[in-house]
Amino acid sequence: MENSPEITTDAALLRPEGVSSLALGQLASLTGGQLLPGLQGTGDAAELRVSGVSIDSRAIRPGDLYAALPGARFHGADFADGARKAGAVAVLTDPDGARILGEQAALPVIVVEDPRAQLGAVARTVYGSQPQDGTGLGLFGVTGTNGKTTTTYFVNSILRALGETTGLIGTIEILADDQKIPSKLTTPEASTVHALLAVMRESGMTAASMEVSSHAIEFDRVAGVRYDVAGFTNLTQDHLDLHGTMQAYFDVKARLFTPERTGRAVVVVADDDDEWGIAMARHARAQLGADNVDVFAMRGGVVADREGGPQRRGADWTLHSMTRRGIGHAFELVHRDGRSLRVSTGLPGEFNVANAALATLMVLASGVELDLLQRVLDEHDPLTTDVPGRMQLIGTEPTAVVDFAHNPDALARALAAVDPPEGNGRVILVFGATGDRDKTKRPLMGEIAAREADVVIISDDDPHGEDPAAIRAEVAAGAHALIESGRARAAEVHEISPRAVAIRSAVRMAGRGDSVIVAGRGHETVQEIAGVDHPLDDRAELRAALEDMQEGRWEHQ
Ligand SMILES: CC(=O)N[C@H]1[C@@H](OP(=O)(O)OP(=O)(O)OC[C@H]2O[C@@H](n3ccc(=O)[nH]c3=O)[C@H](O)[C@@H]2O)O[C@H](CO)[C@@H](O)[C@@H]1O[C@H](C)C(=O)N[C@@H](C)C(=O)N[C@H](CCC(=O)O)C(=O)O
Ligand SMILES: Nc1ncnc2c1ncn2[C@@H]1O[C@H](COP(=O)(O)OP(=O)(O)OP(=O)(O)O)[C@@H](O)[C@H]1O
Repeated sequence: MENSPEITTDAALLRPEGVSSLALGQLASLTGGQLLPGLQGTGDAAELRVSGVSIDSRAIRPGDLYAALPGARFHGADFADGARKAGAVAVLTDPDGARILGEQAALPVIVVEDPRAQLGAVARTVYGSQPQDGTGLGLFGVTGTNGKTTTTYFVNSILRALGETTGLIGTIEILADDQKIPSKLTTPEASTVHALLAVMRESGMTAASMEVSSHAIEFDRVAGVRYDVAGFTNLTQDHLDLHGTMQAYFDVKARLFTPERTGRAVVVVADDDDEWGIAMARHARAQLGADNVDVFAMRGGVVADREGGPQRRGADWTLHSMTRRGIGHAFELVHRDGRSLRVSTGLPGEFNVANAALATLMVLASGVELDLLQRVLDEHDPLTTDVPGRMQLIGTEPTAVVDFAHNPDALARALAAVDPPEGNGRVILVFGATGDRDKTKRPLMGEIAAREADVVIISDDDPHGEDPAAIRAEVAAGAHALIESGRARAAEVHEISPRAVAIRSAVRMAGRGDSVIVAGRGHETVQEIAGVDHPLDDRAELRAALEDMQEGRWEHQ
């Protein structure tokens, strides 16, 4: 997949060929909005038709409706003139936007209280993205703090092995069969999501898997989308800058597991203490009916509704006979009723066992026969697919891995996954924290680094608008505090910037039996510092440093 052709266009510019153009009068009824004709005559305005929709004036195609949304920095209404020049037929906006546009607006305006919430229904109707006649794509959605990208790649890989032609929408890229479309967000805006689903269907795709971020649910990016199967990976600390509390973060994710959004669900529960996993399992069973939910417990399997009631039952699937297979694992999934599946994944870390189990059970939940699924798992090994920048093995002596862990839980698990067996080597970590994002996780990540690694090298992630040295200091404070408490594994904490130098230093420090892990940036190829993108690919830097070491350009320890 790495070498597939890339469609250079932005996903927001894609439009399906077959659209159901809608008259503004119909749109006003669909959205419950008020149609203001602006400079257009009243009668004429209601008859005008739109054949597309965009929330970005820079992505308008002739015939589009421009949804002018309030943003953190601007109001989209400020860009209505640009949208008109690009060919927009009308504007959908809120009362503030209508005030900005004024009574003499050059384009007709439909005013609704919350245009973002209407966007999904409008795009779904115009693009016919999910027709009711059974010709739509089989659609899989994955949410959770960590593991969304990996799980969607796994689902995609199993579906392909089953002979489906697939699409994928996520953080790394959007894939339409073998074609790549650059991805800016984990989950694109609703107008783009619906256009993509329609384009994929027109291009002959039969199934698609997509990541559903909490931002996407909060900002209605998946409004109007209904999944066949939705999957939940886990919930741990992240994005508290947006959600405020873990409960609020949970509540947003839980909105995916309702009849409006999905037909079936698969929920991972780590163990009997996994408060959020258990809560999601109970929520999904209550919302969708227990028979439409598969709860998979990695360990334990209680999960029963502690207050009793109709949803009272344990985990549906549990994990058995897990063994190491290369750097990955082989294991068995066993259902309460005795059915079982043998699964293996080549990706390291027990968390990838959870991701692989989730993907397998999501495909099973979509209606694939168990025997067929087992045959495909045995013959094609689909869960050994590469996932760019996710536990990606770059070298073996020392073990050298690039990973995307950028929150406390992921970092702890990634470090455990690269710990050399039987204490025969050290773990050397390079990482940093992102600027302008959840600051509370910085000292926590420093603490985890000092607890789980032998050598901690704190460097820079994307500082965005913040002072990189100040971010490093906040991370380092967590590491030093743990060392002072006497509970740390790390003996050394270094602050090294720029990141490429930090990576070289890590390789220079490593012996053959050690593990070097560069965490936090995964597949990313640019580092944003004060608004300027600088080329930086952890995988290329790590590979180059290892080559220099192997070719004897450095003295190896
Ligand atoms: C915090 C957040 O989600 N911000 C999103 C928000 O930006 P904003 O409120 O700042 O928008 P704005 O710049 O004020 O502009 C207002 C409106 O004017 C429009 N505009 C603006 C300029 C212009 O020339 N023409 C134009 O039409 C914009 O499209 C927008 O609709 O609306 C924009 C347009 O939809 C999004 O691109 C932007 O996502 C930014 C890029 C972002 O970084 N989002 C991240 C936090 C995000 O959503 N991440 C999650 C994944 C998280 C994870 O799991 O790790 C994701 O799903 O990707
Ligand atoms: N099930 C999991 N539990 C905990 N950590 C995980 C899990 N799966 C992956 N990780 C860790 O989280 C990192 C990100 O994984 P992945 O990209 O699959 O998740 P994501 O949910 O898509 O993340 P993001 O939304 O930030 O892109 C991985 O590089 C790995 O360190």
